[in-house]
Amino acid sequence: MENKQNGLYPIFLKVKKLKILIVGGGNVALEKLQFLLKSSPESQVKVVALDFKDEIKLLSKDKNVTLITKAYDVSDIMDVHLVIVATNMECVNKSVYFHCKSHNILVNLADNPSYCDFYMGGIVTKGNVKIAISTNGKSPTTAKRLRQFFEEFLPDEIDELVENLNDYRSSLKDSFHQKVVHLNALTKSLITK
Ligand SMILES: C[C@@]1(CC(=O)O)C2=NC(=C\c3[nH]c(c(CCC(=O)O)c3CC(=O)O)Cc3[nH]c(c(CC(=O)O)c3CCC(=O)O)/C=C3\N/C(=C\2)[C@@H](CCC(=O)O)[C@]3(C)CC(=O)O)/[C@H]1CCC(=O)O
Ligand SMILES: NC(=O)c1ccc[n+]([C@@H]2O[C@H](COP(=O)([O-])OP(=O)(O)OC[C@H]3O[C@@H](n4cnc5c(N)ncnc54)[C@H](O)[C@@H]3O)[C@@H](O)[C@H]2O)c1
Repeated sequence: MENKQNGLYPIFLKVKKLKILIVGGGNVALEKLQFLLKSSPESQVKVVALDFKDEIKLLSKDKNVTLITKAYDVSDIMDVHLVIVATNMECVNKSVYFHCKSHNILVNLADNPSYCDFYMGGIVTKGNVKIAISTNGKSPTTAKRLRQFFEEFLPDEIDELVENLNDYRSSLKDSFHQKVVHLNALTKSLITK
């Protein structure tokens, strides 16, 4: 029987240290850029397109976003780690995909799940805490609704808890094993009803 569980493995990228390329400057590129910057305002992004929506031009003003007005060619992927593709030309999108594959660069064709090495997720951030949500590409709308649900219902105090536990963790002089026992005992009530 086919395993219906979501088998994707989430990782939390330090996008301040990585270079991301977005190909395309229209509606879809804007949505991907907006959500990327909402979660990770210090992302380093290069956007290559023939033209750009005004909102993308605005975002490039105070963020680490560089706009390059040109048709995509393979040289654009040479200095980047991750690529998001969102032009309205399917043949361009697919050639970016195959260039990335041949250079071992992770690539996402925003409107084409079978041409994605990774998906963008719904993301909730409360201070140091971040939750990423995926529906395995099945329902982006559900990912959005779950994001909104957790944004509203996850208390802001969760960050205070994390900060306090971090201070306490640093103050413990016990062995590693004793620290684990201490911290688990202290936080047990968080998951018991
Ligand atoms: C989560 C989020 C993050 C982000 O964008 O950064 C995200 N899509 C969001 C919204 C959204 N996108 C679409 C709608 C319209 C309603 C609908 O179609 O459901 C809405 C909802 C709305 O706008 O209300 C259209 C759409 N999206 C994809 C397809 C193609 C297809 O499914 O075949 C089509 C149809 C195009 C067509 O009709 O042709 C594909 C993908 N979209 C993903 C992510 C990846 C899977 C994530 C997962 O595993 O769940 C994946 C696979 C690839 C990728 O893009 O990475 C962001 C919410 C952020 C937030 O609010 O927090
Ligand atoms: N807008 C949506 O919400 C939506 C929903 C579902 C699917 N789609 C599909 O996603 C794709 C993109 O949609 P959109 O609304 O963002 O399109 P758009 O027309 O707003 O933008 C297309 C962008 O691609 C760029 N582009 C075209 N050829 C290029 C090239 N050779 N090199 C670099 N950039 C190039 C253009 O300059 C433009 O910035 C389309 O195929 C569309 O059918 C869009």
